[in-house]
Amino acid sequence: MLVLEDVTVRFGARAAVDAVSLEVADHEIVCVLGPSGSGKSTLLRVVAGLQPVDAGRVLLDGADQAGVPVHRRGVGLMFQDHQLFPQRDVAGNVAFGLRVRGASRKEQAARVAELLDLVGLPGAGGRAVAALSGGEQQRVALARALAPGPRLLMLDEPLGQLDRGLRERLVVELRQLFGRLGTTVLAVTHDQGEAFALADRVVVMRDGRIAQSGTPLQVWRRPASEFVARFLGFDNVVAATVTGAVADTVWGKVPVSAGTAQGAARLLVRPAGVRLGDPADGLRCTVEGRTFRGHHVAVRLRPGSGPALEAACPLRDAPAEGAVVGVTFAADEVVVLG
Ligand SMILES: Nc1ncnc2c1ncn2[C@@H]1O[C@H](COP(=O)(O)OP(=O)(O)OP(=O)(O)O)[C@@H](O)[C@H]1O
Repeated sequence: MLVLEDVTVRFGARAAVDAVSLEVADHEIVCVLGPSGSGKSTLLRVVAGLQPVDAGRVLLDGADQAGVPVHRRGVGLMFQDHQLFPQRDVAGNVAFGLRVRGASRKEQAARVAELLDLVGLPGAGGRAVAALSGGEQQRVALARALAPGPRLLMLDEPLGQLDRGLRERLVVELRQLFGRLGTTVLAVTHDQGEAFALADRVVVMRDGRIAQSGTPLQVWRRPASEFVARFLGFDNVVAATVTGAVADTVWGKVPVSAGTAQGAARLLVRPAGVRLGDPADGLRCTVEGRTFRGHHVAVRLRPGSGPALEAACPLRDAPAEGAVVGVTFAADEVVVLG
């Protein structure tokens, strides 16, 4: 469906997008994730035709899009500040793309009703957009983007301005809706929770390049680099020397899975693999703090030497602040980073 071949966009001397190659298959939901300034929005603007490229090609269904203007690309856009037309009612907003394409009034009305049903706002066509809640406005913006039946829907921080609870609900609804409609989606977000909940595949960007691409599970289980690991919020990273199935670190010996590359490496221990026990066993640590995270407690540990560690503990087992514990590591939660 969408193919980017070695796309580069420069602003002055700096490449905002640096030789990026990416494919999005029909019906696939791809989320581009990365810190501020990593080039996500620029990438989206390139696909939309809002940003010329300095090198490389963009193909949609095999056709090179060089010189094809935005309105002829057949892509739907929903941007962060969703810019609804305040002077039009909900129906007027949703019908916008249909009107531009010259659909009859009857066609427009039928399609608007269908779309409002789809996004969970049945019968809202006559309402003023200013009178809608943030979540409702977001749904109207989505209905507007979907109305002309775009072959590719592009979302830029689609839920960026909503509060967390609403975002978590909407993201599940969006995924179900796209699945039902078979919509192909390229979305951009800096919120990893949103990306992981929405996407079939996540693409992590860093400084205009792709740092990792894979299913949410692959990226979560096996971050490709220290950058990706830290971006995902994993901070238990340490230098190591691997010999056989053991890594020597400043935290002591950490088991690694058989077949791990030997020699110097950076090691990630996911918090679930940091086991707390009797202070006599393993690495002696003091509990520095605890943060409740719903179904578990993130326990911050200070070892005698080396960086702090985080452990994920069930609520009832979490040790008190100031307690001294012995830490051991579970090999299946240890990742050798590239
Ligand atoms: N029109 C422009 N002129 C000059 N520099 C630009 C322009 N647009 C983007 N940039 C620069 O290109 C880089 C990538 O920007 P981009 O907006 O694509 O990043 P982003 O990952 O979407 O960031 P954010 O999450 O903050 O929106 C940044 O360094 C930005 O300052």
